[in-house]
Amino acid sequence: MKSIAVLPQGTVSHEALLHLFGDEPVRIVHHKLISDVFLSTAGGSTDYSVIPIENTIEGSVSLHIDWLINEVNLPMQAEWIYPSVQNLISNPGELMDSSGHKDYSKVVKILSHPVAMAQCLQFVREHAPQAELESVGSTSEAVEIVKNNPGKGWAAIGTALGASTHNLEIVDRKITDHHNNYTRFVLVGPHKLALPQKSAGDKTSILVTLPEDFPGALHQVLSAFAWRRLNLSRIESRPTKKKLGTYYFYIDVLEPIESVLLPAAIEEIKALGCQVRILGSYPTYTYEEEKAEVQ
Ligand SMILES: O=C(O)C(=O)C[C@]1(C(=O)O)C=C[C@@H](O)C=C1
Repeated sequence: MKSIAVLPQGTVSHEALLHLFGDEPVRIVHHKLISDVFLSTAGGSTDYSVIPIENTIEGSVSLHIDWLINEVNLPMQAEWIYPSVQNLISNPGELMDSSGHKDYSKVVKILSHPVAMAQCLQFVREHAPQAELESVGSTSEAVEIVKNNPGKGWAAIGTALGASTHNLEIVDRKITDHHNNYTRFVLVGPHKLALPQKSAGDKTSILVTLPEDFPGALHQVLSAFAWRRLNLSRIESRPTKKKLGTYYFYIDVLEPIESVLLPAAIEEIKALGCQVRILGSYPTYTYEEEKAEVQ
């Protein structure tokens, strides 16, 4: 049975993992912090880690991408998309007035994961602008802290699974500022993975470091893909963290590494003097609404 490291029970990551594996039994190992999720697989305690890397509203989850690039050497083995449905959660009855209506003026503090918080900022500004905002390691940790602090007017932004895990009340459902709110997850680990569902196609993620003082280098890198008609779905610069103003380019190509043209493009890019690291070549899975559980 595969063992998989993921953020705590009731997080979006946990829901996404359950969705990806469906009926296949897996051993789930929860960790409070994403760094421990990474380190669990890097240290050999688990086969794979579940890592959120991009969100519709917030864009790239920079911390996680930087961990993938700088802190571990774990190839990406699968990518899938899962909706981030966030809710306002409190201890039962705590945000109600004496006639049982919601009273947002009672909210003193709202806790959540910073990415989930950013997805609901308009809701917070509109309903509880007075609330202090506090970032924690996951949405589920936020729910747990609220549970352990009853009577203080604290609320969490988190999933329905998080609320039921900790027996708390959902005060407001689906509070993200845009309803089409999805997160892109990757499964990272040393071994290839075979999943029963049909993939939407393969992707290869590469990291390119440009040579210094080479005007037009990025243009030439992109040309190596363009004239071969290799489709890119993402290009993003991340700081190398070694010297101010120096960057890696993180590039997703919609082709498997075994395709005829991609290795040739990579060789051409290397010949320009760039360093190239393959972060993974893996199947991608789209989210099928009708197969998902209703939240
Ligand atoms: O805190 C959680 O519930 C997580 O799974 C983490 C995380 C993230 O790191 O981006 C995952 C997806 C959500 O959109 C918000 C937070």
